[in-house]
Order: sequence, then structure tokens, then C-alpha cells
Amino acid sequence: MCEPITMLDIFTCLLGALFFIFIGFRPPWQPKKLQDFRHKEVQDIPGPLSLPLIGTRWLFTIGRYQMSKIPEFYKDMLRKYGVIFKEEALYNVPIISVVERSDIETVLKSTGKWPMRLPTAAVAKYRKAHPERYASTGLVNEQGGKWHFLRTSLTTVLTSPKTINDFLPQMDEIADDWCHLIKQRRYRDGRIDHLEELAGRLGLEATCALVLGRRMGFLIEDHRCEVAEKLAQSVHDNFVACRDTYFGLPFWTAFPTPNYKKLCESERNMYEFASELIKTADESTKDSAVFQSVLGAHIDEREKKSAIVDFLAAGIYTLKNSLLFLLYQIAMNPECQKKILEDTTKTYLKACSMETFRLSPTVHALARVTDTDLVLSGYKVSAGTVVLCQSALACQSERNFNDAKAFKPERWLNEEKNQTSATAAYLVTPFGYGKRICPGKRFIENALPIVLEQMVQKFVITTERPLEVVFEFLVSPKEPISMTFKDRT
Ligand code: HEM
Repeated sequence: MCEPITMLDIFTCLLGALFFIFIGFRPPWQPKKLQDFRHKEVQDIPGPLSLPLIGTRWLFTIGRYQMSKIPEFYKDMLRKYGVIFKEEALYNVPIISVVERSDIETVLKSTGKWPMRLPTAAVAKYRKAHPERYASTGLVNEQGGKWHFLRTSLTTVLTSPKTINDFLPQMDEIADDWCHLIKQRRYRDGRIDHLEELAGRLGLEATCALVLGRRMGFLIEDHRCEVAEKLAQSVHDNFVACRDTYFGLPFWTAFPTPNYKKLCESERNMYEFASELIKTADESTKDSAVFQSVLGAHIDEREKKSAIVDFLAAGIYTLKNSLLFLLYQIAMNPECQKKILEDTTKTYLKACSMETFRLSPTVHALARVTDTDLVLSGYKVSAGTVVLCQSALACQSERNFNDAKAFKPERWLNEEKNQTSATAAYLVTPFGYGKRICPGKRFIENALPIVLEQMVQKFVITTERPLEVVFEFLVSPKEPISMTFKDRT
């Protein structure tokens, strides 16, 4: 005969169950959602409707979002879903976006020995299919030990303070030539209608001077260098094709879609036009620290040329965009021009540049593949998950910066400086963060203030049109850009 169930039996069963829950035991039949009672899982992170196989990529093709307005899409996601949200890429691979400062800090701090940034898959596919040119997918796309090897072999000289300090006198000359070009090109009233064209020429001249070690003459008024123009155009096309293959429907993985063909063409052109420029190397090129360090590296010969191509491609367009954003902020804030002129320490110049990077970074989010299990805004995110640190959104939040949408270089100075720098450490990261940080950072951080100083000394800069932006894998100012440069008397 069975004994009746007593209260003690029930109590013992409950205690047993609690013990198993406490140690994290999970029976196979338990639904996944109940697996972890403390934290919700990646699948619970809110986000737009995801379809089988293609995930949320339909949003940019048949949905209501345009690829040229991706930053707007992320703003919308923040409004709808809050500080953590999820998209899904091909095969429903989740991509988590975080906007909370503490989450961004957690992600950027925990990326391990060899931080992983998701490669641009279409570029990787193209390069793997062309072993005659590429020994790997390149520094920007490689991961793990291979990336580390390329990084240490190729960027030590580019990132060294000596290289950049030695380059500064040349940068001064380049800035002077650019001002001269502006004088020649402006209308009588000082207006320039296509400033983007001139900024592109500066991006080319400065990047080539640093990487190839010689002046190319792109800032001479009537000088036309077809190869350089084509290189700049193919760099632009390459960024746009990366955007379209990345955010569009992923048919290119199965067959060569028009977007994939465009990407292949731009990769081919970039390689060929950059090779043309390298071929014309003269004595001064041989003196270039950056060029020589790449040539002398103990790596596969193919890696050398593709590294030079990648350096040129990475610098030309980013520099152009950042310069245009900076000049726009300065044009909109005439009192900043006065302060630049009054400040003999040059700290105000740098503050203007930092404040522009905070408000208008050309790279709006930093991507990382997590190295360890993390908890982000209460969700358990396991190692190997792709996370986008939405730094541009975080920088525009009042939770992080007072009067966040205003251009206030002063926040980087005086008594506000410490507070701003502490908040900015993981948020104002226009060049990325940690071991994978942009190797061009030191060059750009020094070059931009030099150009700005000369511009403000020579011109009163104004603009009437508000600047719109367009997403071309990088956030770029929408063209044409018109500004007025009147002589400062
Ligand atoms: C305003 C100009 C520039 C901006 C805003 C910029 C921004 C960035 C960002 C955000 C990254 C990703 C870093 C990360 O994931 O942590 C990056 C990577 C990179 N940048 Fe730049 N960059 C600029 C100029 C340059 C220049 C001038 C060069 C070369 C001469 C360059 C070469 C590279 C390379 C090779 C990488 C890949 C690094 C790696 O994965 O190890 N960049 N850049």
C-alpha cells in the first residue's frame, strides 16, 4: 500500500527542484526561454521582423528603409526597441546593437588577444577568388593570428609618432596648397559650390604623400591626374558596393549579382590604379618611411602591394569626409573661428576636431565579435556573437553628454575636460578602439588641425545650407557642398 504524500515530501521535492535550478540544471524538454532565469537570451532581444534565411535584410530591399539612410534606420530602432536591439543577417545570424555606455564599454574591453571585426564578406569572397593578387583577405578583413601577423608586419611605422612628426612639415605645405587652390577656385563672392571635389583632392594628396612619400600634384589647379581621379572614384564605388552587398539581400553569395559585380570591378580598379601610382615611384618614394616599411616587411610579396592599396583606400575617402564635417561645423559656428585665432596653445583647434568626431563621425558604429560570454542590458550574449557598438547614437544622447546635439568644443577643455574625456573614452571612438584601432589615427589627428588652422587664418568661413548626410558604408556629407571663404583681413 502506498504511503500518503506528506508536506515533508512536497517540501523535499521543492528543495530539490530549487537546488537544480540554482546550479543551472536544465532538462532537455525545458523551453529555451526558461534556460536562464536571471538573464534573457539573444533570441529575446527585440528587433524588426526576421524572415527565415534572409533575416532582417529584406527591410532595405522591399521594406521602408533606404540603404543610403542606414543611420536613420538605427535611430528608429533605438526609438522603437530601446538601447539594445537585434537585426539578423544571412542564415539568421543575429547582429546585436548596443547604445548604452556601459554595454559599449563591456564589449570593447572584452575582445581578447586578437579582436575580431566581422570581415566585409563580399570583399573577402572576391579576394579569395584572386590568389594571383591576394595572399589573404587583407589587414582590414583578416582575423586571429593571421591578422596579428599582418598588423605587426605592416603598421608599426605608420603608427609611430616619429613617422607622423617627420611628416608634419609636408602636411603644412599640403594645407597651404589647399588654401591656395580654394582662392583660385572660389567665385568673386568667395563661394565654392563643389567643395567636396576639392576636399577629395586634399584626401588624395595627403594620403598619397604619407603612404607613397611624395607630392602628387593633385592640388595644382589645372593639373589633372586621370589615374588618381579614377582611384578616388573606385574607392568611392567600393564603399557603396560594400554597403549594397552587406545590407542588401544576399543573393550575391549564390551568383554574381549587379552589386557584387560592381564590387568586383571597384576592387579590380582600386588595385590597378593604385598599382599605376606605385609604379611611378621615384627617388622620394624610396625615402618614404611607410612605403619602405611595407616593402621591407617579411611577408608574402602579394601582401605588400595589397597593403599599400588598402592604406590608400582607407585614407582617401575618410579624410575627405572628416574634413568636410569639420569645416561645416566651423562654418556654422563663427565664434569658434575667433577662438581658434586667439588660442596660442592650439588646444582649441584639437577640441574642434574632437567635437566634430563626436557629432559627425564618418564611421557611425564599431563592430566586434565577442570573445567571451557577456551580459548586455540584462541579456546573455554568448561568445562569438556580432555586436555593433552604436557610438554615434550614444554620443547624441543627453545621458552621456549635456546639450549633446550642440557643437561645443569647450566641453573638451578646462573644467569640463575630465568629465568629457571620461565619458568619451568608449564613445567618441572615430578611429575604433583597442588593438584593432585605425593605424591612420595619429596621422589624421595631426593633419586635420593643421588644415583647419590654416583655413581659419586665411578665411572667414560661412555656409548657408544645412549639411545632409548620406550613408555609403561611411557616413558622408551629401553633395554638392557649398561654402563661402572670404579673405580674413
Ligand atoms: C578620418 C580618417 C579615418 C577614419 C575616421 C578611420 C576610421 C577607422 C575605423 C573606425 C577603423 C576600424 C577600427 C576598429 O575596428 O577598431 C579603421 C580601420 C583601419 N584603418 Fe582607418 N580611418 C581613417 C584613416 C585611415 C588612414 C589614413 C589609413 C592608412 C593610411 C587607415 C587605415 C586603416 C586600416 C588598415 C584599418 C584596419 C585595421 C585593422 O583591422 O587592424 N585609416 N579606420
